[in-house]
Amino acid sequence: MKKTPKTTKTVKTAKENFPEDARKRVVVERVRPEIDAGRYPIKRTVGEKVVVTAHVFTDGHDRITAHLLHKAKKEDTWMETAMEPLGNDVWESAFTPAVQQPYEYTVEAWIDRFGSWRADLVKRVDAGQDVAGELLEGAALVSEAGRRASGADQKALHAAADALSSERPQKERIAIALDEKLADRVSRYPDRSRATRYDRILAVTVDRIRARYGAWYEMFPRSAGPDPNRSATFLEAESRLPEIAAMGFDILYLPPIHPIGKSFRKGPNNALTAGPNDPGSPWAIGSEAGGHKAVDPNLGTLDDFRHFVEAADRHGLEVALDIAFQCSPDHPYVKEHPEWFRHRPDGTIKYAENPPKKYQDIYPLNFESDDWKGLWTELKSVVEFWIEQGVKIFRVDNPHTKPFRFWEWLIGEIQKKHPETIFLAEAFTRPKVMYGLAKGGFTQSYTYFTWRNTKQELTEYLTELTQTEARDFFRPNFFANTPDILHEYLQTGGRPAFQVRLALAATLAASYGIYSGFELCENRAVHGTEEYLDSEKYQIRAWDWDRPGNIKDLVARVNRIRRESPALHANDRLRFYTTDNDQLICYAKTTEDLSNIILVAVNLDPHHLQHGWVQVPIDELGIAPGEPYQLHDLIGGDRYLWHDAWNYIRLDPMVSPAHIFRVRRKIHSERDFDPFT
Ligand SMILES: O=P(O)(O)O[C@H]1O[C@H](CO)[C@@H](O[C@H]2O[C@H](CO)[C@@H](O)[C@H](O)[C@H]2O)[C@H](O)[C@H]1O
Repeated sequence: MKKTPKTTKTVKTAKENFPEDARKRVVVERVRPEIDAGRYPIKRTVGEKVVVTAHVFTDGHDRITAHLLHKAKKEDTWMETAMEPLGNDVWESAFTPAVQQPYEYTVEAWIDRFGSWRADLVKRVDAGQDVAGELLEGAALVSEAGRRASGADQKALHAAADALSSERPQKERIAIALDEKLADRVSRYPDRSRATRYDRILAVTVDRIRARYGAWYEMFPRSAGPDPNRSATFLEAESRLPEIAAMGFDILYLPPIHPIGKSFRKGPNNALTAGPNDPGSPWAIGSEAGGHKAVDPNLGTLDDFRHFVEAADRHGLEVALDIAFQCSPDHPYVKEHPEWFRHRPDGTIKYAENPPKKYQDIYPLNFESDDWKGLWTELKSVVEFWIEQGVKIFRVDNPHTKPFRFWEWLIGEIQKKHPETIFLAEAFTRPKVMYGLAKGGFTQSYTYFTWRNTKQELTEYLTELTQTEARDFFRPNFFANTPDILHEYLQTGGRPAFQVRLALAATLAASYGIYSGFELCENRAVHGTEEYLDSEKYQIRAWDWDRPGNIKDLVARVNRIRRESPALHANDRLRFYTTDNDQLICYAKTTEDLSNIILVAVNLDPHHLQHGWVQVPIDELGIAPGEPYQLHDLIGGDRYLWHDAWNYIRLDPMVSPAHIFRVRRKIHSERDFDPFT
């Protein structure tokens, strides 16, 4: 007879270096979106979904339950949603921030012991095996869940556990074990004592909707009057508001409105000397009349500015101001805070530059000065000052020539108190630097759009912006022109070139803008440059806003299409379609539920008619092969009935170089096609 040992040997473990989470068998990794290992928040607007994926797996064949956890940062309790397996151990779920405040999310997963047991039971039952032992195991699991439950659930779980371990016929007990209601009840009381929580809590900046979508119009208020020999005032500029509003813009952006320095003032066309009546560049901020918190007396008073902001608001326009942290030599800071500037050995201050551009009329600030805290605090107070005047949107000049840390601090501090504030980064520089600014807090960013003109350039660039991780932190704002950039395409392409670039900017990006004069197709440049001839940057202009050849009606129409088309209010569902002609670009944007489908086709050649075939991936749009669908051109009004994937397009730039189609599905036969509805 075998001897049974009286005692079991205890293995000495005290000196072993065991991991703390040794019995957490589930691995949670690659939670996305995640920016730089969670160093920076992703960006969303109120009501915009955050779709989260994670790689979640365990050893063996046990089933897993994974939950997405999210909450407003200031709350203590996580909200949970079950993640769904997409296959290949990738899991997904989503949440939608409802309030404009910072949110957080992470993922937690654990072994689904009851689910694993149940799946195994099904296999054994299907194979006709005896499952008496399994039913006892199941009873134990259900009973454990009962101990974690309370109230009616507790009672029901204990009753089920008793039934599973009872003497009732196995068939009956199997039916109880596999009852969906039991599975559902048990799943509400899982054993999470060994759950694995992703090792990072990830952050979401939640902005107001205007941060995602809006049409910008830039204008120099001093050129809003009838006389090129004197500055227009804010009061006169108010007369422009109805027309700008009628064109359908949402945001009215003004270059700096502060007193302009006299020293080293620039003259027309960037001349290094100015005549006595030349107004100077608005970016040369500061004179004896004041600095960044003052209004240029030629434009009026602070009260006049506030009046302008209120008048704009009545027209549905939100005023955005320029923040340019630099000083004319006449700025009060230069005398009052010489320590905020970097002095050369001879005592002079070197002027600012953004190579290869030279800005001989301004001094840069020294963000590393010994009194950097004083300087940073003062600059923050500049933003706060204009917020007090009713401004909530700032276009920030040349942010890439100031430290990243400064912007992260400034934007963070301002948005803590004023979460509605929007900062647009005007940085035209290296991609990583532009992305770095966006990660650090800039709400939106200028882009390379003005220099992307061919089908390949546009497709590659937009794919990068909308299909890579950049889409989670970099919100592009497609300005079609700026006072610094009149691209050769616009200089030489005539009116169709303006129509093309308008259609592209306004439909490719949810936020886009034009600088005034675009609607007039103003295309005269300083020879061999992208600078406007007689630029408003250096002189006052008086414009004929009704001049022949203008495209104001088209601008208004396109902005109306944007407003009425939810598909154009976001960028992430942009898809390019194949065309057999490189001068024809075609793409679509859709809402998630496909209730709004906008298909855009543009002839990129402003000089010649182009035609060709476009392939519409009808399956992605929920259209069956052969099923007719209607294309309603929201620009020209025409309607077409297409039946299949490949379709013919013909665009004459002299008529209209672009179609912006609304696609209507579920037209069951040609008889249903009413070209007039
Ligand atoms: O450097 P960027 O290309 O980003 O241009 C922005 O900043 C410039 C400096 O503020 C600004 O330049 C204009 O103002 C300067 C200062 O008065 C002046 O010397 C430049 O000639 C004039 O173009 C530019 O307009 C702005 O968009």
